[in-house]
Amino acid sequence: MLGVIGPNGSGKSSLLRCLYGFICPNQGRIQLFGRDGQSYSSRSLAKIIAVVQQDTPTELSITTEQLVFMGLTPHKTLLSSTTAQDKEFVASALAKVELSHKAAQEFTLLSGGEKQRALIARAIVQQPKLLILDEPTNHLDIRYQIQILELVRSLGITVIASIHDLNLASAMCDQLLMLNEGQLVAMSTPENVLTENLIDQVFDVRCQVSRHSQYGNPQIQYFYDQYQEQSVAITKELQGTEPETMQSTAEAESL
Ligand SMILES: Nc1ncnc2c1ncn2[C@@H]1O[C@H](COP(=O)(O)OP(=O)(O)OP(=O)(O)O)[C@@H](O)[C@H]1O
Repeated sequence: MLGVIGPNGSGKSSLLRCLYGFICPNQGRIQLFGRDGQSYSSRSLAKIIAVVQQDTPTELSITTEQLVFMGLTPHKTLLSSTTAQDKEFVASALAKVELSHKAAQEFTLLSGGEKQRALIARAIVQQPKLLILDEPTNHLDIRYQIQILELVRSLGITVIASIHDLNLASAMCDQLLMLNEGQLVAMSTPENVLTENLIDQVFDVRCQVSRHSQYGNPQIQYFYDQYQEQSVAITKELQGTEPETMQSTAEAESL
């Protein structure tokens, strides 16, 4: 499981879109399972890659179960009928994401987190060799963030996911790829990538990295007062006062 991390606009989604063939890179090339990515037809690509995107299409007027059935499409021909095994497979995927009770409900009426889980069930049904997830934990409460990432880890396939929560990325990923302004900054284990220096340099946030008490992976504690001086300076400027005259946090708070 590879986590793609980096600040807003650093190129995480663009990189993932190149991987699943939605856009073509201006430079370099994408190699998938030993073959040039562009040599795959859309159908053969759909058999090996499943994608859960950041923005869910909401115009579909289908039930949750029908949406999950769509995961079988790349494996079917026009004349194929739905088998009992297909139905079992879809039911099992819905159960894995705890949405069995919503099978008959219209997909558009699901909550944001439920939609995300339904899309992950569809990806499971697709039986890909590579699962690409663009911010899969968006909309999910903390329980489902952990559950969904543990679920995709347990599938035994390659997973590439962009993740904003660095502690979650640290806990769930074998490797992390850190981007900044479209450039690769580091690609290694969470221990090597999630250092105080790199987080400061790339995210411009001061933090302390320790070890998780249960698993020993890097655990990040952020320092929250780091932007206070900056906002005080801006406020002072707006008031026509020199920022250097600022004396204390108490003064800042009084503003
Ligand atoms: N098709 C496009 N044409 C031109 N610029 C684009 C295109 N798609 C994305 N960009 C730009 O490329 C940069 C990287 O965007 P991208 O969506 O990959 O970032 P990201 O790391 O996924 O950001 P976020 O964390 O905010 O989702 C952004 O500045 C964006 O405006």
